[in-house]
Amino acid sequence: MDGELFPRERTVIAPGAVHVPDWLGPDRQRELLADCRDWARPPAGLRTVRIPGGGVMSARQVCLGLHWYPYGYARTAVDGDGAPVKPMPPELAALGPAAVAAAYGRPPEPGTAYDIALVNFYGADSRMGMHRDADEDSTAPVVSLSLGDTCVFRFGNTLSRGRPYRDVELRSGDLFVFGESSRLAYHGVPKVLPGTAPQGLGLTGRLNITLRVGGLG
Ligand SMILES: O=C(O)CCC(=O)C(=O)O
Ligand SMILES: [Fe+2]
Repeated sequence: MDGELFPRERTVIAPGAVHVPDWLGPDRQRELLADCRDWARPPAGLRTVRIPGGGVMSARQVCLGLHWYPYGYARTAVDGDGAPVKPMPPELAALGPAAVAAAYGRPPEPGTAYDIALVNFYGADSRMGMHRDADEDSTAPVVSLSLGDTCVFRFGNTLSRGRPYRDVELRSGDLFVFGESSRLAYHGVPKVLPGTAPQGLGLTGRLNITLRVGGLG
C-alpha cells in the first residue's frame, strides 16, 4: 500500500495458514469487483442467509459452482429464489491453484479442482462469527481473496471458537490460504474498518471470495 513504512510480508499465521498481502493488483481487483457485481444479480443472486434457530448472517452472500446454505451444498439456491446456482467461472477456478502456489510455494495436488466460490459482502456493521468451513468433502486448502474495506480476520484453532487465535488485517487485494492442519480451524470477521477501501476501486464495504474444493461428486 502507498505510504507503508515497511512492506507487509507473507506471514505464516498457523501451520498451513498463510497471509499473502497485496496478491491481487489494482486492475485484477477492479475486474473481480465487476464480476462480483454481475454474480450478485438475480437469479440465484445476493441473498441474506438465515441460520437455523432464527438468526441471520449480517454479510450477504452469493455462491458459484454449488450453493452453500447452513449447513450443506445444493445445486439450486434452496434458501433463496430456488434458481440454479451460477457456474464456477474457469478464470476464477484457476485462481485457486495459483493462490495455493503463492502461499505454500508449491501447487496443490494434481487434479484439485476449485469448483465452488462463496462471495460475501460486508457493510460497515457486518461481521462473521467464528466458524469452521466444514461442509466440503475435501482437505484441499480454502483460498480467500479480499476486496474493498480492510477487516480484522480472526484465525483460531481447530478445537474451539476461543483462544488461541490471531487477528490479521486483511486489506483489498490480500490473499489468505488455510489448509493442512489449519483446514478446519475456527475463523471469523469481528470487524470491518469502514472507509479503508482503496480510492479508485469504487467499493464501499468489503467483499470476500472464498474458493473451495467441494469433493462432492
Ligand atoms: O470474509 C472473510 O474473510 C471470511 C469468510 C469466511 O470465513 C467464509 O466465507 O466462510
Ligand atoms: Fe469461513
